[in-house]
Amino acid sequence: MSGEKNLKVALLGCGTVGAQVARILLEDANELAARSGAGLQLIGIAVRNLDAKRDAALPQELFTTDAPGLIAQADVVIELLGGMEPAGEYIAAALSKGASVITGNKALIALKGAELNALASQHGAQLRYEAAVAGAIPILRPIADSLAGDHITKVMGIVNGTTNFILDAMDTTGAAFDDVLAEAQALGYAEADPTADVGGHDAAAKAAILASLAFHTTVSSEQVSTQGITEVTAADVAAASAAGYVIKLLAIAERAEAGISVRVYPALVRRSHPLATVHGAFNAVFVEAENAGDLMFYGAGAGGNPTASAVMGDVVAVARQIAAGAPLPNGSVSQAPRLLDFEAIDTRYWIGLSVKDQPGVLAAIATVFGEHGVSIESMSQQVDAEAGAQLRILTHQGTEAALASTVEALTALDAVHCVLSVMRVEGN
Ligand SMILES: NC(=O)c1ccc[n+]([C@@H]2O[C@H](COP(=O)([O-])OP(=O)(O)OC[C@H]3O[C@@H](n4cnc5c(N)ncnc54)[C@H](O)[C@@H]3O)[C@@H](O)[C@H]2O)c1
Ligand SMILES: N[C@@H](CCO)C(=O)O
Ligand code: NA
Repeated sequence: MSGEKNLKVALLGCGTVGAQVARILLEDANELAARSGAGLQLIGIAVRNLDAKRDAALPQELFTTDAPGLIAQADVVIELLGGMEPAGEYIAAALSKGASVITGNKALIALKGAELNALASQHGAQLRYEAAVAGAIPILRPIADSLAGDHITKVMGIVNGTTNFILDAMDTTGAAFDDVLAEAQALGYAEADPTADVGGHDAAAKAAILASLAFHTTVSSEQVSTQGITEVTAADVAAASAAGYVIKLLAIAERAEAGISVRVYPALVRRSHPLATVHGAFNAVFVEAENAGDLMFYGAGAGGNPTASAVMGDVVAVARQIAAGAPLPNGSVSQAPRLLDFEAIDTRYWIGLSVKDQPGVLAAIATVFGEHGVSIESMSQQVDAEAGAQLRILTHQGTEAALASTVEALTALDAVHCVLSVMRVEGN
């Protein structure tokens, strides 16, 4: 490496992902230097507790509790602490002094990405976060670079492994949500507090990041219409399956004439759709672009090694640019987002109703749909001794506003006991 630049790398955090990043930086130092055109010298690892039990292969002298001190000496900072603060403050400090930053922190980027990207541009630094969306899957760089000459029209992803594991297990075993969640926790997929996963918030952060890059704008996680999977029942899953569909939690970013829509909800996907084949805790992102057509990216969305792979790809990309002294691209954010109101979003719906099993019921229900301008594609009825009569109605395309008023009117019907579920249908 004589004559080549030597970059000082600071690692913040030595948890699931950080420990693997440290291992790769040390084990593959020569190869990484050759690929980067610059040496990558790990100068320290910021941790909370110096005495915690760690991989013996990581030299003890690298550990420090002084994160700000480490950042002050670094050319490249890898933030793998998670959470909003102090991660945000540390990233801002690094960028402000011209150090480039790699992070896997989707929650932070989805809220503060615009601010931090601006700070990076202002100080000639780079900010990369491939690990933040769909773990190991290369998705942000394909969207930002490979498809930079195309127009992306829709991104639809299974970007949360925990919820895909739960929905997949419900689909294959017929089990109830609560039982599968307990299994996911026992297997270590779901957090002890799984709210961000099952509530859809983790997917919403990823949706915001995907939408921002796909549509050259800035969408924050607060602007994503979000619904999780806690209300999905075994009966919904079984009825969807009988109709040829599987239920998946989707993060969707879509561009229409009037604006863009970014949303997360459990949706029915036809079994023949590529996203229906994503099982267990795997992730996949389906991208539709005007010229490329349909693309799908698939792989491990989480885990120490897979996520470290995405982090290291960003580290090498950053190092190459620094080594080449190449001017840094200032990103492609150009427009403020024209976000559509949720009410204006157009999709197909699947509505489950518990109804009276008597003459005239179907006619009364069909009338309500007709009065609200929502066209029915198909309807199926199941009657059993315990649950009574249940109807599942699939509609043609309609707006959320029309759906909401239809559901309200259905609830008021004498023939309807209750609305069991309302879900969207996505994909062709
Ligand atoms: N684990 C995954 O599969 C995965 C996948 C994609 C992205 N990510 C993201 O990567 C980041 C790291 O995730 P992880 O799974 O490694 O988390 P983790 O909880 O295993 O590790 C974080 C580590 O940082 C330490 N830490 C927290 N605050 C600190 C502070 N102020 N100073 C020093 N140390 C501190 C914690 O003690 C812990 O050891 C998160 O932003 C996460 O969202 C993780
Ligand atoms: N909790 C996340 C981790 C990866 O971001 C998941 O289940 O996919
Ligand atoms: Na990724």
